[in-house]
Amino acid sequence: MFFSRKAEPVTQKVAAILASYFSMDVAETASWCKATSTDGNAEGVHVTLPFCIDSQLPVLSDLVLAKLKADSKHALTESQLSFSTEITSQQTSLPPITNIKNIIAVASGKGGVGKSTTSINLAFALMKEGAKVGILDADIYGPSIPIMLGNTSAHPESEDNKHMQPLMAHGLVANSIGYLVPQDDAAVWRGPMASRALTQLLNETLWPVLDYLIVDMPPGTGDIQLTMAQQVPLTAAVIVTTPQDLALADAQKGISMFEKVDVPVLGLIENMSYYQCRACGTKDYVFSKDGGEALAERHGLPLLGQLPLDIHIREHGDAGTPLLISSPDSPISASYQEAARALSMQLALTLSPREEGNKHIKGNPIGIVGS
Ligand SMILES: Nc1ncnc2c1ncn2[C@@H]1O[C@H](COP(=O)(O)OP(=O)(O)OP(=O)(O)O)[C@@H](O)[C@H]1O
Repeated sequence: MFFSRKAEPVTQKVAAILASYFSMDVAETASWCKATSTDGNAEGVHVTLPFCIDSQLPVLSDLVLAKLKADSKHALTESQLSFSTEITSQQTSLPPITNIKNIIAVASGKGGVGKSTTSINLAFALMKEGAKVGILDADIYGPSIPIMLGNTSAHPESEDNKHMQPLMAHGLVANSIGYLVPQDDAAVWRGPMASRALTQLLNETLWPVLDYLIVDMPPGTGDIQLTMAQQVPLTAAVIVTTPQDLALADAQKGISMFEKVDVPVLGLIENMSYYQCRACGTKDYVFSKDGGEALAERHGLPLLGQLPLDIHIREHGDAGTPLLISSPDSPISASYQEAARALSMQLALTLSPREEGNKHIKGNPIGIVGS
């Protein structure tokens, strides 16, 4: 291969700065950095990141430029340094679904800990960080995604009576059993019917190209959840828990369930970690303190985020405009984005890329309903 003599050192310099910033080996960050040149002479550096951190790019760019400036031989101007994101499709044991790079299960051992609320806000947070995201409501017995997206009366359209166009709400692509059958019908389904419904939803939806499909799993760790986890080509799972012992014991079962089916757990998200008084700012640890952190530590997993018990999270979820949509610049939205960045990085940096690459990415189908 032919390298420009001038280009190599500056890309290496940028790779070294990135390696130190992300606490990684320079050999890994070097593959992200390419010299940009028009006539064979290096004119700048383009960095392709394998995870989505759009909100941090201005800070990262300033840091790289400042460090390069300190070394005048390698100084770059702002226009000579650019960033983009290319999410890779990671390995799964089951064959992938057309157009979906990574499927992430959001699960909880215990019901009512805020799994669906976390799923939807994480999905929007990943979008805000630059990823293409969809959500699949696998909570067959209690689908809440249509309520949280404010489109309970919507139905996916089908041109051939075999495949569905997913719904689109606030830019997020979605499908749910809640759009297809009345709640009371699904509530009496037995296990095999429920997991068949999930695989149908997954396989018969015309998903556009997605970096991440978030799957809001049904609560619990019983046979139904286990079968679902086995039937879906999950890339990884995230466990949502509240900090009290009861929920943690169930979260532990959730971790074991995914271990049993060889689905890597990316980390934990602790929901309702504390309540902060609006008048005096005091934090009350309503459901105990640091339980998520202790569980994460015990399993050698990262704690991807801690979200407070907050009235706005509930109100906006119930109103069909999740917090990330209604108050995108609030501190709680920033916490969801931090968790989304941690999740994206954890997925890109700890798992292996799919051996067959992106053969299953075929391109966007046309006309998503309700966009
Ligand atoms: N951090 C939070 N602060 C305030 N309310 C919250 C928070 N997280 C979730 N809630 C509320 O708690 C209720 C249960 O949340 P959600 O439906 O997300 O839980 P779940 O774990 O998915 O429940 P299920 O087990 O029934 O599927 C909802 O009313 C939601 O708005």
